[in-house]
Amino acid sequence: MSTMLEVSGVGHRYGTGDTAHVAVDELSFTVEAGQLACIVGPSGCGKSTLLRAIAGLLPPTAGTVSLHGDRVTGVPDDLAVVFQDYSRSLFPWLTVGKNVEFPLRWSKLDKATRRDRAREALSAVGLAGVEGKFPWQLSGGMQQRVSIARALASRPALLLMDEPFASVDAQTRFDLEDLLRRVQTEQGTTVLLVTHDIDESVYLGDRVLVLSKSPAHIVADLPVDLPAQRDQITTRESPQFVSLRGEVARLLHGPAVTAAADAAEWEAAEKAASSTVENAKR
Ligand SMILES: Nc1ncnc2c1ncn2[C@@H]1O[C@H](COP(=O)(O)OP(=O)(O)OP(=O)(O)O)[C@@H](O)[C@H]1O
Repeated sequence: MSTMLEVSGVGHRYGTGDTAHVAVDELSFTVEAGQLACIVGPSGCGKSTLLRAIAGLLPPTAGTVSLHGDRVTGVPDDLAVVFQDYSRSLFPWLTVGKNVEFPLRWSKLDKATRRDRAREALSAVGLAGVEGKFPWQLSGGMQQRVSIARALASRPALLLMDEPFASVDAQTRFDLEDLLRRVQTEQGTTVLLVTHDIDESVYLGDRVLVLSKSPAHIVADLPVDLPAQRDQITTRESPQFVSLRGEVARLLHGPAVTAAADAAEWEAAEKAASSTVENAKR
């Protein structure tokens, strides 16, 4: 495997002087080509800041980012980003087909190839035949699929996803998680996905990077030793999944958690897990 992404000593401080706020501590990690790595961390710890620095949207105040060995100094051509808010990332005045083709306008591909690429990408996310519709004629889950198709159409070296399934209902979220794992495996795409959802990070990831509270630093880098073929019911019920989820939860909540708080938290986590499995069964 070759290294696709190298994050080296990246830190970010907003502002200067007394009012400066350190959002991200100096952190380093790599993502190998074809890997799906998840970043999980508490709210406000600096996940989006880190993703923006990796995407070249924000110059970090410390460290460097390299994509396939090239230093990132602006948004790389072969990088795609999927954000949480699909309703603001699709153009309502363009058809679904034109939305997906949009980023390809800057490629050297001719018109017919661009149209074929868009059709292929839509078919990969289960939306064959909706090219002529407008985004507002589709459900929220379908719109997020269009955003994923648009990101995949350019065959990015790296796909960054910032809480991509946080704005859809539970059942759609499971469908989109499965869709992402299937398409990522089929196309060998390298993915770095940020979430605050512990279960999602374990279910989706080949690996989970756990971040601390703000300013973010890496608390743990855990390999996910679950079978590649995952299932919303049996995987989430498996002992490996439950054990990994517990490990990530303990890392996120830190050693200061008291035994009583731990017990209460476990009870809540168990309730959440069983409702998750119930949702998946529906
Ligand atoms: N443009 C900005 N100027 C000043 N501070 C900012 C700016 N953007 C973010 N911050 C601060 O930096 C910290 C990290 O923010 P960031 O959005 O990266 O966290 P996050 O982990 O993605 O949060 P969430 O999980 O709630 O989306 C927060 O304290 C936030 O208030």
